[in-house]
Amino acid sequence: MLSSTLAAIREPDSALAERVAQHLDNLTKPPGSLGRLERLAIELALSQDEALPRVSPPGVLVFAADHGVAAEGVSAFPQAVTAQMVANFAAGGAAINVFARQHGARLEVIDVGVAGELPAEVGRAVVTARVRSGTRNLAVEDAMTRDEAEAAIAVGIQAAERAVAAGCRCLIVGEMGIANTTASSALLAALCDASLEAVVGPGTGIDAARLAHKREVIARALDGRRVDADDPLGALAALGGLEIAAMVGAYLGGAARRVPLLVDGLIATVAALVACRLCPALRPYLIFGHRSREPGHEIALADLDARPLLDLELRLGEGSGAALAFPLLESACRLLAEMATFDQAGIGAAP
Ligand SMILES: O=C(O)c1ccc[n+]([C@@H]2O[C@H](COP(=O)([O-])O)[C@@H](O)[C@H]2O)c1
Ligand SMILES: Cc1cc2nc[nH]c2cc1C
Repeated sequence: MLSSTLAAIREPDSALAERVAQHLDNLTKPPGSLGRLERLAIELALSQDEALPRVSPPGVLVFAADHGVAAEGVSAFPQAVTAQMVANFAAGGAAINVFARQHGARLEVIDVGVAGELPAEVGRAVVTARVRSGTRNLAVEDAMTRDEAEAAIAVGIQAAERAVAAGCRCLIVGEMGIANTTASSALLAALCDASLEAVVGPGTGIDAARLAHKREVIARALDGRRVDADDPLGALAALGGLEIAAMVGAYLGGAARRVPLLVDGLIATVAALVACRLCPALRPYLIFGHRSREPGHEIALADLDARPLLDLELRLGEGSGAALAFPLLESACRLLAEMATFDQAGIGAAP
């Protein structure tokens, strides 16, 4: 499934980019005066291969999984909070539920590897696609086998395909997993050869002593795991989470179906980075929603040459920052479709 998805991702049409840029210049405004919104409109057109792209309704995919490395005491919250937040998503009470309702989004929560049983009513409200109940402890052994990482990627591809089949025209991809900033920072350090000072941050809010411990745990993991930066799937298996792998799949699956992909914070951006290493043609389909407070996000964004739309000092995850940026995508589409040209409005062009 992975190789056929990778093969289906197309390069954007440069002639279409030219046509949309021309159209933007004909609209009743000084050329370029809508700034980054104009570039966003072109990016959306290229993703969908449509001169008049449409991003509504959006689909929100929240992938949840647990991490064996939580046992090292690297988070401010206990592992059980992952399952408890899945119940909150199922009940509609989390921040992402609020924003999904606000935007009329189809929201799907996917249990790709939560540890422990979920109550039956929660199980009915989420997609159960557990590859295993939490990863192994990456400080001690590989978090996943390659097969498990590929199976989790397949879960993400299938979720993206369901969303597109249900009519979603853009995907907002989020995650929930206690200790996943440890996995993400480890992956980032391994793939970008970045220092642990730069990539490791407080996650859910640990103090300075625990932050030093978290760095030490990641240093031990990088020493112990044999990670080759030229083998993104191997790195993902050794260090990554099941939800991170599923997000990789969701981006690839969405791009193969030609929908723009809104990227969230640190964990989501590290997944996007892994996906781009697997398939560089993915990059034009990615739109970066926000700049997270988590310090490693800056490193991941720089590696992807990405400039996020918003900076609201968020550090929540679950797709919240991506969802908050969605109205800008909607506005960019509406400009292309609804704004009058100079000819239509009878306004003389600039001398
Ligand atoms: O998206 C981000 O940039 C982000 C930054 C810090 C924390 N989080 C969320 O917090 C959880 C991971 O934090 P931690 O401290 O348990 O590693 C996980 O559920 C993420 O969704 C998310
Ligand atoms: C309460 C809580 C909500 C979250 N949403 C995403 N990650 C989270 C982590 C915690 C701890």
